[in-house]
Amino acid sequence: MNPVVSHSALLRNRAYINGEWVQAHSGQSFAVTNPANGEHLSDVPDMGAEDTRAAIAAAEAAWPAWRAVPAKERAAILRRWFDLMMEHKEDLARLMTAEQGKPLAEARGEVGYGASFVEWFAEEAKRAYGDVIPGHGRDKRILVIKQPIGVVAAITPWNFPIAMITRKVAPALAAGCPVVVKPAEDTPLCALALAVLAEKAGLPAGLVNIVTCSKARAPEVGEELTTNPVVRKVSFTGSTPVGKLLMRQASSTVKKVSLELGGNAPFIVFDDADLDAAVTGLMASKYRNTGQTCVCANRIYVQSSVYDAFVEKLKSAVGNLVVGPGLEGETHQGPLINQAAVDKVERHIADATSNGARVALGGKAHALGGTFFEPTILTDVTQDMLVAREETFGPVAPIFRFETEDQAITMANDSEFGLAAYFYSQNIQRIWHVAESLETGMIGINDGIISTETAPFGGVKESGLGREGSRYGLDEFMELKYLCLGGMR
Ligand SMILES: NC(=O)C1=CN([C@@H]2O[C@H](COP(=O)(O)OP(=O)(O)OC[C@H]3O[C@@H](n4cnc5c(N)ncnc54)[C@H](OP(=O)(O)O)[C@@H]3O)[C@@H](O)[C@H]2O)C=CC1
Ligand SMILES: O=C(O)CCCC(=O)O
Repeated sequence: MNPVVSHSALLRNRAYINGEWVQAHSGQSFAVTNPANGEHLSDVPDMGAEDTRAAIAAAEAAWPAWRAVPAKERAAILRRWFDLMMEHKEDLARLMTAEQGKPLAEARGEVGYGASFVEWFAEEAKRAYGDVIPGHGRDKRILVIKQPIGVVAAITPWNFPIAMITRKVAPALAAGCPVVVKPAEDTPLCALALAVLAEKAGLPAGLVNIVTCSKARAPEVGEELTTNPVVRKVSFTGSTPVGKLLMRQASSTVKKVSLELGGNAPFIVFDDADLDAAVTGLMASKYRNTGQTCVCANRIYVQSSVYDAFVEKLKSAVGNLVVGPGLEGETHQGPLINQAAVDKVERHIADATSNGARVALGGKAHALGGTFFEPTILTDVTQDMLVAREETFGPVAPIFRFETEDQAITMANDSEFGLAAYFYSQNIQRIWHVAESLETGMIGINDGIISTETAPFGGVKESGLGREGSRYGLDEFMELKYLCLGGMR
């Protein structure tokens, strides 16, 4: 194993419950491997319902003291956690590349991005302001206060093993809530490393608990997290089918739910766009994390008159991408997370080509073997193909053709998903009209990267519920309480 990873004090082989590093009750564990070469990184506990109940009980016990801590003191602990993440940026990034596969430069970027949520919510902790509302009678006064919701369950994916945790845990802690985190089977090591640093930052026991488990046990752990009456909030990032299942389960005790689910982002290039800027934006949006991002451009709509010119420019940019192990050299694109991901990409390409699309570049498994895949461009793609209906979650850019603005809007909105959209145009009237017409929670206008801790991240339609990051992100972990004061003079 890469020595910088194996010697890291952040590399753990125990889960973290109630401030202790523990095995599963069953004594079972599972292996975490590097998707770039299959090397073994660590074994971590394969926990089940009993361990999850222990984590929930620890969180419940820790809650009363934590909610009573003044926001300024909670903020100071979060700030120390942020500082430690930045201090250990390189170690965290190497661990992330080792277990997730993204190029080291992207992993470093994600550590900074993940830490930014901790910094942001350390600041926001002090601004959970209430409200004063004019009373509905002469003797009445109305106040609104915000209170922490209680024990939070956070279920997170493998594609952003740090940022998707801090985007939930930091606002929960800032609001005054304890959290039980269930990371993905593929990437538990970053979650455990975050717990090492949270402990070092002085976070009291029980406030952050990490329950690791294999895919086989995820339904059991998920069921406990979503049905245990002590849990008051479930925050999930992942696929739409699993999100729907968790929402159904959480309804049994009417928990508050935030869901950040699948996307199928349209990326529209109008004939008045700066084509070079559009190519740059698409490269960032499409091929980031080897296309494994819920806000990745998934359907690229290009107006007929600039279609051929755009495809040529894109081909030359994509042709320069270097594929390889993320820990080695100047890599732009790492492996896909696992074989199931490769199978999905291959199925989408086969469906498109058998229905008339053409492979303009790439199109097959990379010569490096394993789960490496060639950055791919498909042309002459139509709305009836799988690539138009489902999120590919891989390095495939399918390019559709459109004639008019109305047609582009209709095609873009023809999806049950509504997370992110992007479009390029230099006409201000068109910009307003298209931005107001697209049915998504976020829009990049002449920009391919929209993620930041300062803006509300989330979707509409079957892409989810609620918003993460920004000042709105704190509210997801708080309840409003209305106080009516009668008998006033
Ligand atoms: N919105 C987004 O950011 C993401 C979207 N996706 C989409 O989903 C597709 C499949 O990816 P996949 O990783 O399988 O996504 P999942 O939705 O299966 O995984 C996300 C998280 O949910 C967990 N999980 C899975 N089943 C359950 C369950 N029954 N109860 C509780 N937790 C559960 C997973 O655990 P475990 O990993 O152990 O199974 C993981 O921690 C991708 O191709 C992509 O289209 C995927 C990841 C992120
Ligand atoms: O794919 C995801 O769900 C993570 C989104 C990453 C981002 O914040 O840009």
